[in-house]
Amino acid sequence: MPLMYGAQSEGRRDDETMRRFRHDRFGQFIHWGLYSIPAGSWNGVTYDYAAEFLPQSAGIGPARWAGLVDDFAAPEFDPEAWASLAADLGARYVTVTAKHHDGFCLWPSSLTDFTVAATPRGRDVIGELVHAYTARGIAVHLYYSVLDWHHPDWRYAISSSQDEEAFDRYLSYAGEQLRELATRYPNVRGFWFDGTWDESVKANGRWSWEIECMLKRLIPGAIVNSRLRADEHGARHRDSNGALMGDYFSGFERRLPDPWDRTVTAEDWEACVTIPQNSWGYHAGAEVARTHKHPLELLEQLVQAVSLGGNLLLNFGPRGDGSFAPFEKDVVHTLGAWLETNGACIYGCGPADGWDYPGWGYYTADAETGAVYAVVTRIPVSGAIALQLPERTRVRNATAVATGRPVPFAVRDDRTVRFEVDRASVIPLAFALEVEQRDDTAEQPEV
Ligand SMILES: C[C@@H]1N[C@@H](c2cn(-c3ccccc3)nn2)[C@H](O)[C@@H]1O
Repeated sequence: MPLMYGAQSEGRRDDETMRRFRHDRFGQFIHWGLYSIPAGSWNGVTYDYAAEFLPQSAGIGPARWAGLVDDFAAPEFDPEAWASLAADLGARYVTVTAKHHDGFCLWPSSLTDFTVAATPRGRDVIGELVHAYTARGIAVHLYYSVLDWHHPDWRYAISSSQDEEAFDRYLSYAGEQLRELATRYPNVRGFWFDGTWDESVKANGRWSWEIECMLKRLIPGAIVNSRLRADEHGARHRDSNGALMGDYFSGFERRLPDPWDRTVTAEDWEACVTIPQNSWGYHAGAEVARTHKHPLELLEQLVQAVSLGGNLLLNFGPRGDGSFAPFEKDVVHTLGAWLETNGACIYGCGPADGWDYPGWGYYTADAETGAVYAVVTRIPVSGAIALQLPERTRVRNATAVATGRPVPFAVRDDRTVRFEVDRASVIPLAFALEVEQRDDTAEQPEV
């Protein structure tokens, strides 16, 4: 069907900025704001829901919530230390909450007083972070919530002409804030939109189309996630013709596609995940209750995402003072150390065509060289794994990615080889496979 405000382009973007985003594969999400101060508790009551939802969980009105501005002193906020942590993690880009659902702006926006400018130290958090990350060669994407609990003209739905006039004012405000962000921070690489599921936003597909156009006009090559977009019929992420809007699919939140679901390899996509079960902002309870995921669970999610042609955006929620909790530093050290020696099977990689999900781990392939990697994340008690080969494929040799040492394997039949793996390993084992195509015509038996 003809659309005015559907997908702005067909197929994958193949420009340098998008190729870099695809090559990066691994990003760090940062959720930091006023919600990081109460960290899930209010007036002595702890709410088990996501810490950044505390205003809703505890019924705190915008005026009382705004009282936290005076407490946002962030004595431990050190942008260079944050950038070093991202580098240590092995993240190639960072997505930072410029404005979350509570409407508080981590940059001194001229459009509202509800910003860091009103805090005791008045630091331009976004500006300092963009500088620090960029100086470390880490690309920056800015998270912006269209949903805004603080702004008086926000509406969940439009049920009167007054609602429509108010929400139009809100969309103008949000549009000017986004213009301001793209103008103040022109070297950010992308924008990550959230809070766009309500009827009011879905009814304004043209606005979302105009925002995408504006951002890409102000920052040529800017990358925008599909979650911003609706078309004129209210279809989100993919327009009414099924074409992906924005530059990559961003519907995987706290979930990944099934490991065998090769359909997702048709598009660029990114999954965002948390370390605790369900809090994006720092939740003091998560630190105590040990409900957060083991670092190696998160590493497996990264390998799984890459095996299916996606990126993983792993969330960290700094504490209200600007420091990181020990359980998050553990994740940094575990994933960073593994990527230091095994990153070849992640960065610049994607799906290995013809290599089906094996169960014991994932196959990835270098998008440029075609080199195939077998990453064992579930080491079998037998100490042996079988690789089912694509048709007419032979493994010439195999090396351990971490050490470069050759790895012995046995050819079981013309479609299967068998590897011995170190049953004592407590981290995933990555193997680089040198494969070649077999010319079976000469060997084809008469039937
Ligand atoms: C990226 C993540 N998206 C935000 C979010 C998630 N949700 C939500 C709300 C109801 C059900 C499921 C998810 N609402 N807002 C989270 O606060 C975080 O920013």
